[in-house]
Amino acid sequence: MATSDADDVLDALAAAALEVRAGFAGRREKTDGQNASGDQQLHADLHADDVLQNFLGGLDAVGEYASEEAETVQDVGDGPLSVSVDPLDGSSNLTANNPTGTIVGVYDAPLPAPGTDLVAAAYVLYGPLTTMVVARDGDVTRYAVTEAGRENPECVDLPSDPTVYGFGGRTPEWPESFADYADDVEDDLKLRYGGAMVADVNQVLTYGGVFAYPGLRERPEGKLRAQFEAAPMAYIVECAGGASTDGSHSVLEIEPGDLHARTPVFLGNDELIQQAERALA
Ligand SMILES: O=P(O)(O)OC[C@H]1O[C@](O)(COP(=O)(O)O)[C@@H](O)[C@@H]1O
Ligand SMILES: [Mg+2]
Ligand SMILES: [Mg+2]
Repeated sequence: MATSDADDVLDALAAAALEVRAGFAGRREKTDGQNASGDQQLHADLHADDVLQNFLGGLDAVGEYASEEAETVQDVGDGPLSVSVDPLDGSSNLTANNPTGTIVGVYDAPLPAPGTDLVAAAYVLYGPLTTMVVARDGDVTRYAVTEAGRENPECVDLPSDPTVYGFGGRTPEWPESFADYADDVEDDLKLRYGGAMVADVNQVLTYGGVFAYPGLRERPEGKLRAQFEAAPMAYIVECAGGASTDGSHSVLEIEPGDLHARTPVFLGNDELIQQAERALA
């Protein structure tokens, strides 16, 4: 594969991000529709999906486009790459005007595929600024997204001294093993949880720490989707010097038999991920 193919996807993502962001106004209401995960879609989810399919699916390098908002993988051409897209991550945050994101995985294999087939992954954070974090060739870079594209590159290395944690799921739904782990983590770290994976993992990459959405008592598979959320974000955290687990293995090793399969997710500093694996064993 020519190295420029994945770069084309990343450049197109930066261009798409501006349109996605511009589309939030007037699209914060719910539609009557649900996606394959049973989530009620906002107009902004559907708009973001359309924009991203146009920008990414239209590239010569891309053969498959798979979205959290669509049931099946779309065949979009003969290119060698497949892209997985969570068009708007944490979209319910739009109601309160809190941060949301976009998550993209770039694979050199047909989907569904494990994270070991990723050749690049990126997320866009629609915060006070629009930023984009890209994992490519073992390095992670943060950019400002502007009309000129990806600007002001900064190297992202997970800080070695962890500071923050963010755990999803209601505490009464946490299994005892996870609740015990959370108690230990709370002794040392500061809570930072906003309900959008992109924004919550971005805090971990900025300050060091751990993000988790565990398996729950009534839903052992947790909430987050392996293909669209867990694997690309794990790839980024691992490339930044951190670690990931689903409780026993790196999230990158998960084989999502079903495109919309869910998995427990733990991402962050290696010692906190190892501590999670010991607690859940
Ligand atoms: O509301 P909860 O249970 O804390 O869930 C938050 C999680 O759900 C998500 O919002 C799911 O993402 P989507 O908006 O793409 O469905 C994650 O971003 C976040 O980590
Ligand atoms: Mg999401
Ligand atoms: Mg989404």
